[in-house]
Amino acid sequence: MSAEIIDGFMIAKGYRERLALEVEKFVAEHGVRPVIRVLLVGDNPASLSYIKGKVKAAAEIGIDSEVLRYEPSITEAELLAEIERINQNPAIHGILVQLPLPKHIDEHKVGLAVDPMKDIDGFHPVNQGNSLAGNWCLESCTPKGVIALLDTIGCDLNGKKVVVIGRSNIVGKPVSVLALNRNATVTICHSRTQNLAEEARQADVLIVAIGQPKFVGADFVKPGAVVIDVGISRTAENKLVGDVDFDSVKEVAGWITPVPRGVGPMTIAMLMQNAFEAMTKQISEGAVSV
Ligand SMILES: Nc1nc(=O)c2c([nH]1)NC[C@@H]1CN(c3ccc(C(=O)N[C@@H](CCC(=O)O)C(=O)O)cc3)C=[N+]21
Repeated sequence: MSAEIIDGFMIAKGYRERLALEVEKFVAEHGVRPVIRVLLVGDNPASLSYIKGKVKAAAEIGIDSEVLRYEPSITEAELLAEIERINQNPAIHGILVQLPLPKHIDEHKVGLAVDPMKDIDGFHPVNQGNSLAGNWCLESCTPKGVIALLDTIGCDLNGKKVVVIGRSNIVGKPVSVLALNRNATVTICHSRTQNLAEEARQADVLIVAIGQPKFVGADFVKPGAVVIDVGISRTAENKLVGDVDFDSVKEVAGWITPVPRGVGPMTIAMLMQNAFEAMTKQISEGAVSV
């Protein structure tokens, strides 16, 4: 039996379409639409391509987005001053600083500078801490997208065994917290984990985010498990591949995400969702008048 393919592209499209309706309704009732700014330093081709996807999604949904571009020679202090200027502008609800940044700029400092209420990436320690505490926050987009995929296929995490492979601050750790907040029993595995395949085989839901092409084979997967592949790498032939060996794992898993058209499109859909949530929160807390 071959696994059901989780079509992240179509699911993300559904989220974007529903969000577009919500935005349209909000604009009709309140006369305000979400406004975001994407800060891009330099001209990394991968960053330019990702940003194109974000700007296109924003336009389709009715979110006002603009890319603010800076020379790679911009100093850290100048970039921090730009962020502060946008933090102070009540007409802008969301800020995203595209990563990676040039080496002379400290990404951690930049992340701390973004107003947590405008942090649509959900990277600020205030948002990550609130997520850990189970409070409302702007959640990191990729982890939020993973949970949204599971919701869409009707996978209830309550009491399930979730194994996460990878412990990065942008995916592994925050997705583990979201699964825990849904009452899953969560195991976080990483490069030092012993008997990794055996740990992974315990999972009802296996989430992989390590950035190593085709690392996870069929021997990592319990028959019928849900497998979510967050990795995206480019092969020598310029093809996108995930961390999961799709062809062999799909013969064992019950459900599986492909790469591309799996988690990637969900990240962008959730970023847009966060822009809307950031705006409504700022309005309800009186930070923005309507
Ligand atoms: N501040 C910040 N926030 C980010 O969210 C952020 C970032 N920096 N830096 C780079 C990474 C990467 N990322 C992706 C988003 C969508 C796809 C995506 O939609 N991928 C398509 C394929 C796209 C293609 O064909 O190239 C897919 O998987 O189907 C991939 C990767 C967001 N990132």
